[in-house]
Amino acid sequence: MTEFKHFINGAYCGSESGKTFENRNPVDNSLLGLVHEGGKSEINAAVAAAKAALTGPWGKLTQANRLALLHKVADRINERFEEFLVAECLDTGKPRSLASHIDIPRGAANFKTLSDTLINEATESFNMDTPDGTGALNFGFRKPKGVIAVISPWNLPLLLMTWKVGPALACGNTVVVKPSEETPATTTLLGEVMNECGVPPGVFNVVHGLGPNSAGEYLTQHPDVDGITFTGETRTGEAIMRAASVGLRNISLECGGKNPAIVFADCDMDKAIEGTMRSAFANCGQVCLGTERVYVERPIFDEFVSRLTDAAKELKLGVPEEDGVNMGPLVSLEHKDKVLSYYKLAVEEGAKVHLGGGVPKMGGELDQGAWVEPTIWTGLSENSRTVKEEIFGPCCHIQPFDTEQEAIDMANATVYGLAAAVWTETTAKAIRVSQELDVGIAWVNSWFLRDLRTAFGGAKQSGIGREGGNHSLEFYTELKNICIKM
Ligand SMILES: NC(=O)c1ccc[n+]([C@@H]2O[C@H](COP(=O)([O-])OP(=O)(O)OC[C@H]3O[C@@H](n4cnc5c(N)ncnc54)[C@H](O)[C@@H]3O)[C@@H](O)[C@H]2O)c1
Ligand SMILES: O=C/C=C/C=C(\O)C(=O)O
Repeated sequence: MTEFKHFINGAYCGSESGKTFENRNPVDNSLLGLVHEGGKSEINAAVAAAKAALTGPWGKLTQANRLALLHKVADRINERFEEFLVAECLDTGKPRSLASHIDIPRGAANFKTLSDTLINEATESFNMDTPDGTGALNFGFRKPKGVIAVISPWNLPLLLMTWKVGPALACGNTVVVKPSEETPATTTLLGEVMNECGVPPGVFNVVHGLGPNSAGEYLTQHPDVDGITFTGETRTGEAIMRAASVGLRNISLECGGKNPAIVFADCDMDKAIEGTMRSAFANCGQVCLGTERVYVERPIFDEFVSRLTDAAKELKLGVPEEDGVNMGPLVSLEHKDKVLSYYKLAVEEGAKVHLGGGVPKMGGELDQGAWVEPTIWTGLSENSRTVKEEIFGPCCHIQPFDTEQEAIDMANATVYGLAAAVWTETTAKAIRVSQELDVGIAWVNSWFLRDLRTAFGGAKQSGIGREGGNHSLEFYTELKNICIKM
């Protein structure tokens, strides 16, 4: 039986308590292995190792050598690409075609992305007058923040974990990662890569476990954790914010969304359909940036609904390794129940179902898996729960609009504010509308097009803070001012 162990101070270990939980393959609910559940003693050991490593060989590395080491980690992930790919697909059920283009390459790239920024970033400097006329010089100096807790979700496990670990380490911090209980595999494998590359023990630590009353909560409450970076649900973000308030630790929160797409009549319809197909259905709809609300200008509403429905009918559901498959199962049976409860609710709330709404017949063992149908609705009120709440499944509701302002108002009428997509061939309108939307990221005529130097994060209840490029530097370093009297 495969065991997923903690990685603490450069070595794999089980839990003192002997407690484990199951890791299952969502394709057919078969058992993949047992995950060790970390408790206080594992969290204490990991945080102590991370703290000690700050002043060990890691802390003494020059910036150039540190960045070179992280480039080596990226290269090693690419050398072991197939192992990471298989592990990610087993944990999540996502198609190989998707994970091989997004999850694993980005997992590697995240260890390189901050290098150029760090080398080229200037710190501020101010000359000042003093009463005695000699003057003084102020200059900024950045130090690593210290021990960073990284709490990551299950939808893009390697990508979202390394998106934080790469920049945290690039800035000279050490990390303790608590990956999602649903997807322990690739984070565990990364420990081997760290050792192979000669990253000193204690720099990268992993403790598995659950959230409340388990490793997640113990990690965020640990007083020697200097900063917490989190991706996951908004309610979990609130719990983490409460934990971080004790001792005033810094937080970076990337949380949920109910992202709109606005499709204007002057869009390039082929592009809008292709983009919305990806934004609504990629990764079985389990992308925080994904579109669950589509607003379409009335003259093209019927055509858009019918073309999106036809395109979604062509989605090929299947196991990760099957050729041509572009949709897998949801991550777990528990999540399947949640998504299906919204499929039922949508009908109760009066939706017209254009496609899906249920469970597909996959056949054989696969019928034990977490499969749901891609689903398209129209006809719901903007106040319905289906339109208001994050579902995180392969589904969207399409609503017509008549004026630009009406579309903006409906798009903004949500507690969330992560991302939006605007589809129009009129540049001025694209700029105007993107500026009006209360979101952290607005894409025009595209979706999930990522330049890793740009700000990434959410407005309103979708998060606090920004990461990416200089913004990661802000979060993962402590900027101090040094004032020198002449
Ligand atoms: N904004 C973004 O960048 C982004 C990206 C991906 C996913 N998400 C969001 O993540 C959610 C899906 O992921 P999920 O279900 O894994 O999220 P989740 O909040 O349930 O879990 C995320 C992580 O937090 C841990 N956790 C749970 N309770 C905790 C607690 N009290 N203290 C400490 N840790 C705790 C979990 O064990 C897991 O590792 C969706 O809401 C999605 O929108 C956001
Ligand atoms: O599911 C959410 C996707 C988030 C993507 C990123 O954090 C990224 O591209 O860096």
